[in-house]
Amino acid sequence: MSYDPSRSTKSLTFSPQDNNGDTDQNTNENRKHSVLDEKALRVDDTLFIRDQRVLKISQSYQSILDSIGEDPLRQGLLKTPNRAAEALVFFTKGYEQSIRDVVSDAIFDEDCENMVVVKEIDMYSLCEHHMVPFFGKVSVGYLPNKRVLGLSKIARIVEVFSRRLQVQERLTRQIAEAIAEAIKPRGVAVIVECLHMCMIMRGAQKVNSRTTTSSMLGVFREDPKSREEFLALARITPF
Ligand SMILES: Nc1nc2c(ncn2[C@@H]2O[C@H](COP(=O)(O)OP(=O)(O)OP(=O)(O)O)[C@@H](O)[C@H]2O)c(=O)[nH]1
Ligand SMILES: [Zn+2]
Repeated sequence: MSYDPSRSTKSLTFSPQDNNGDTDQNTNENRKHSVLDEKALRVDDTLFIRDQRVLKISQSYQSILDSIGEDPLRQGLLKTPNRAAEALVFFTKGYEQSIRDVVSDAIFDEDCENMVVVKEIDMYSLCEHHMVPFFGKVSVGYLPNKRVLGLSKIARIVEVFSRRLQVQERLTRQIAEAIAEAIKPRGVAVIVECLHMCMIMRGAQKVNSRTTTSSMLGVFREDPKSREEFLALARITPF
């Protein structure tokens, strides 16, 4: 059974009021934009705007230090609010990027029908519930339909969506949908395996639990053989 890109495009759209590109409410008929049309959500187009952003976050961290009973003026902490602000801006730099910018011109006409698999792409994100890191590996496969995507762009797409506040399920789906929309392949498969620090350092405190999520589109959803081939090729090395 072939993969109908027009069907997939519909499932790739999302509500403009949802600033993380989430499609959790798939019944929402008001969705207007595709993943490729999504604009960067944070535009630091001048150094001044960026500095203002860092300053604002830094002031918040100063208040946090005070609230946890620390002395923000002690020598070791003097630069901490600024460092922490810079780190948070980096951890969320996916808001500054759009998929269209990232993919740019790296879509190539190619008469390749065989499966392409890029496995074990490192990813680091922040869970949106606790703003605590979760991290792991992403493996991506697709079956081309006369077009292939520059390999590094797959890693860059992972970076755009993971450097935001996320839940693992949405991250997995967004990666699959972005690739589907960019090159309209016959199918896309994504597997993400992560450790969630919010389950390890606090809360349930389950040190060894890992979470695996998958998103199968097109042929991978419909054809068990393609799915099995992908799973065999993408077998993730335990970490
Ligand atoms: N589905 C999903 N849940 C996540 C993810 N990251 C964190 N969570 C969960 O988000 C949930 C938030 O639940 P709450 O009960 O509101 O928060 P909490 O009291 O801090 O929960 P505990 O972590 O159980 O202490 C927790 O169950 C987390 O494990 C994710 O990527 N996907
Ligand atoms: Zn969490």
